[in-house]
Amino acid sequence: MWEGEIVLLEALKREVLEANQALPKEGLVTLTWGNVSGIDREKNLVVIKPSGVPYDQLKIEDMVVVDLEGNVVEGKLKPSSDTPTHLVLYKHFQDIGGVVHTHSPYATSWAQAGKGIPALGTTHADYYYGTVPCTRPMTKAEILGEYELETGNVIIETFEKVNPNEIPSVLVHGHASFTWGKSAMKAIENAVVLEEVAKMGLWTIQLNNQVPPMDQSLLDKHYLRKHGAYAYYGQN
Ligand SMILES: O=C(CO)[C@@H](O)[C@H](O)COP(=O)(O)O
Repeated sequence: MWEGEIVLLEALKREVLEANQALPKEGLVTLTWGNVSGIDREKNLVVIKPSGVPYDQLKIEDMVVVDLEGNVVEGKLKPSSDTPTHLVLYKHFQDIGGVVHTHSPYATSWAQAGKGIPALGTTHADYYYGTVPCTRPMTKAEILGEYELETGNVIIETFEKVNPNEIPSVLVHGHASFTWGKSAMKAIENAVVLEEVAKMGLWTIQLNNQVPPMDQSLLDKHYLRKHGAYAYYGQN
């Protein structure tokens, strides 16, 4: 690599380190139940958290660099056990630059219940253009096979008819959430929002189990105002 590429990779390592350190600060993890990665699309290299290392002990030199096939190209420690899932998402969602996986309690509760989080209000609509989906249950063969790789595949299957740029999160049935964004830090922001709308959604339904999904025009107005399609917003 020439000097400029080294500088860019070091900057990505720094951002991924800071994103992993944000997980406990944002209340998204217990123990080491989460990991963040970022990708350099020029070199198709992914920087990810090392497996099992507590966040407060992480140093930039602990960050692991892998290629899209999962081969470690830099780093002394073992990459996160979820690396195969992160790599499937980078291969299929070309616009994303960062991925977050956590077992944050409210989003994980929806994943364990096998339910998607419906859009019930404008807080949700500002970030998600509709329901945050839950994957189907994985088959025994998928579970006993290459579980993390198959987890990525079932996420891609879930997004065959869903735009990952409009819904930057997924609940993996019986497991927990994966969230993404244009960068590692943007993925962290989306993961914070996911946990909040999971909490609000659970409490909303407990208060009123007949609550319908929010009005489509209100969803459109909030999502499209924040994420584009200004022409639409200008119409009303
Ligand atoms: O989903 C799981 C375990 O169910 C993992 O996300 C662990 O919670 C963190 O694994 P490492 O990143 O430390 O390998």
